[in-house]
Amino acid sequence: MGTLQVLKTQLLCHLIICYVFLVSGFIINLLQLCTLPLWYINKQLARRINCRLGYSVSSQLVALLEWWSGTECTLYTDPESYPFYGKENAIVVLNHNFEIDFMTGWTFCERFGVLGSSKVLAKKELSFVPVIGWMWYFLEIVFCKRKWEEDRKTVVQSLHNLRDYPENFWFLLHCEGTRFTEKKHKISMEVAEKKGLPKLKYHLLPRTKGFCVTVQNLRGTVTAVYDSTLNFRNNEMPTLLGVLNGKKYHADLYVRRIPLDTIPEDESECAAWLYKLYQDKDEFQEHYRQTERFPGPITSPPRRPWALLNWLFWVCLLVYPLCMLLLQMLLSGSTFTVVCTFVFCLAVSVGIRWMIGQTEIDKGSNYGNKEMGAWQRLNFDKEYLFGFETLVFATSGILSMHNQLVTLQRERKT
Ligand SMILES: CCCCC/C=C\C/C=C\CCCCCCCC(=O)SCCNC(=O)CCNC(=O)[C@H](O)C(C)(C)COP(=O)(O)OP(=O)(O)OC[C@H]1O[C@@H](n2cnc3c(N)ncnc32)[C@H](O)[C@@H]1OP(=O)(O)O
Ligand SMILES: CCCCCCCCCCCCCCCCCC(=O)OC[C@@H](O)COP(=O)(O)O
Repeated sequence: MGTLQVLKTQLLCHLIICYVFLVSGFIINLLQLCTLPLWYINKQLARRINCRLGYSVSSQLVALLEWWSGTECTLYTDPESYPFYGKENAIVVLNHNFEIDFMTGWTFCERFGVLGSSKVLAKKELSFVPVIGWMWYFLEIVFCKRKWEEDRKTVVQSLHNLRDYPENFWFLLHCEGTRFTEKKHKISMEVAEKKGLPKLKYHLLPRTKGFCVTVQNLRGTVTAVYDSTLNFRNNEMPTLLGVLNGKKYHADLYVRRIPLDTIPEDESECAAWLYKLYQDKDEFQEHYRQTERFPGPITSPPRRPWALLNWLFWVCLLVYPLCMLLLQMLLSGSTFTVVCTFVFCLAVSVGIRWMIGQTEIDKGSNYGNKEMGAWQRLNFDKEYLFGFETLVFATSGILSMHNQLVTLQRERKT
């Protein structure tokens, strides 16, 4: 292992990287907050400024992947589709198997110049993640609770807002709705069987509502669907901690450009179209498993220097004041100050570890672990309600028995 590679595994380096990410992120969140009054004066300008500010945060994770870990990203696509990438609005349908698939997706966005404006249908929980989740409010990311009865209205409204977006954007949809685990796969294949659909080997059964509503509401705004299938070489399951430790991975992405006007308008036909798309995606994964490559020629875009330059800018701006502050505290000789500094650093490290945990599959949600349609969900809520009622009932029973005993004892004494 070379010196540089050893350096990349050092905790101190990780702390510095995380410090730069957090502090720059909070500064950008603050600047985004300052653009609020501008929304009322010049909305399109406010949106453009927020795209640049968002870029400054997400490109740090791209720089970490491209320049720190040196991960290579290869694109398999038809050369005739290539000139459209980054020049039009598109819906990206991507498999959801990897902890760093969001970073790989962002890397391709960066290479085609749409990183700042990239959008996603994301679970609501992510909106609470400091820096990234807060930044997403200003980037008009569409959030869902994954409870369609509650989501329908907000999702449609958020999609409507994107109709006059001033920059080209890619709207990412992980139609599987959650990350792949063996258990979720087994359950979703039971659902597939009940629906009379063929089984998938590498994907969960897609949820069709989000896709259909996106196609419906972005027709006329978006010109194509990019069917994207991602895999990593050597059966690797990359992690954010691996990337932080400087581990190099090799991502392969297969993209097919499908003009939006070839997708059926009718909801049930659109759902059937999506099921068929996932059967095709499954075949591409099988091809990859057998041959270690996707079909079609490689036309990879080169990495650009901007993400690295942005990162170096923040490092130069923030590391020097940190060193001065730490030096002053250590020289102050006050045990209290040193202990406070230590506790503060520890708290920040725990916070960062929690954020990294958001990307980890084994800390993922239970969504898809249970087969739930609207009716089952109602029963599921009822289960909770009954459970709560039972608890209240039992507690009040115990309390009243206790009261009776106390009164009985008092009566005996008197
Ligand atoms: C090319 C490079 C990439 C470019 C990248 C571009 C941009 C990058 C931008 C940002 C990067 C950051 C990335 C962050 C990623 C974060 C991603 C997420 O948060 S994923 C989770 C949230 N998103 C989704 O869930 C989207 C997909 N889901 C849907 O569309 C859903 O329909 C829904 C809208 C969320 C609503 O879900 P809900 O569960 O409430 O309802 P459904 O109607 O879908 O479900 C009931 C339906 O499903 C059947 N069912 C039941 N159990 C299962 C099961 N286990 N598996 C499959 N299906 C199941 C049930 O029978 C019902 O069927 P039916 O529809 O016939 O009634
Ligand atoms: C330079 C960078 C330094 C890095 C320091 C650490 C930064 C930490 C960054 C945290 C980023 C948080 C963004 C999380 C995006 C994760 C997207 C994701 O994959 O979400 C999962 C959901 O789709 C489905 O959830 P599940 O139902 O599977 O559960």
